[in-house]
Amino acid sequence: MKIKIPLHVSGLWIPSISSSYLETGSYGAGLNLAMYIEAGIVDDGGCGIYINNARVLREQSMEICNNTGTSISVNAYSPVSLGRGFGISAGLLIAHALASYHALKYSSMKALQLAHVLEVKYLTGLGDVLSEYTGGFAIRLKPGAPGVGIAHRVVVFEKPVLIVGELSSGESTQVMLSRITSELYEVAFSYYKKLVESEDLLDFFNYSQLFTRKVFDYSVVDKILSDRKGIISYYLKKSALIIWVEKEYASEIHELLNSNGIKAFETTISDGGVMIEHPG
Ligand SMILES: Nc1ncnc2c1ncn2[C@@H]1O[C@H](COP(=O)(O)OP(=O)(O)O)[C@@H](O)[C@H]1O
Ligand SMILES: CC(C)(COP(=O)(O)O)[C@@H](O)C(=O)O
Repeated sequence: MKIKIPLHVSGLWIPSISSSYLETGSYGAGLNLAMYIEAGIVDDGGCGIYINNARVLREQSMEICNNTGTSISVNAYSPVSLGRGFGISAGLLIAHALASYHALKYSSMKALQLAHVLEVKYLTGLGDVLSEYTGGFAIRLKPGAPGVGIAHRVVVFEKPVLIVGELSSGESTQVMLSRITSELYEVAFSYYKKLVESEDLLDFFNYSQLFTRKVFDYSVVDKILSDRKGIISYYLKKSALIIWVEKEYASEIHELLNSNGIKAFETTISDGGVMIEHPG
């Protein structure tokens, strides 16, 4: 059995902090990619989270084991690294919590809520668990954990061709959030409200670029992509670069990133959220 979680790259986020972790989260929107963390259970009696065989998120995994009285480890494969802005921390916590709760036949909702609470408590995310649970082009209408917050998976009539780049590592989520002013969040909220009305993917890209341009340094990316044919729009979040391209230019843009030393993937948005895959 494998737990599959789509990578999620937020483009708009406006934190909403409450005294309860379950109700804390963010308004905003993001893309879940057809690129997945695939996690399996390791049957060695230990308690931990491993990504590409390296142990990570120790304290969080201990909380999951203590909370359930179980001792379960998950080993996850991910095409991109932890900490780059692809919502990997949320995906790993979802995998470990789901595996642990499933062993006790507890509800998946409680597992997802624990993953969300740990994201908020350890300052590694606000809206990633809800979004990854939802899948696709996800708009977060009410902040919070699955079962508390609400995210809408937009019904997309045409799937975009995306070239995704993983840039070198940047700062932590906590430091990144601390740099964003309330004035900028007001602007982001006005974009978000328009997006809720239009549900338009191009609006999403353009608003996400306008917002994240004020947070991250676009100079390298702009230089690489300037005057290139076939680019519909793009945005950068932490070290995650999402480029929407015309199909016939996809391999050219993919190559362009590679030749600039950027690890790149051709993908689209996921059909769904968290899922379980059985062999055969
Ligand atoms: N090798 C690693 N690279 C990046 N982060 C790591 C690593 N090992 C542990 N961590 C921890 O994982 C968390 C990453 O969270 P976050 O930046 O939100 O990830 P993501 O952007 O993938 O969602 C941080 O708490 C960080 O300290
Ligand atoms: C942007 C962020 C607050 C953090 O995302 P990450 O860098 O992937 O941990 C996200 O959780 C959101 O609410 O949109």
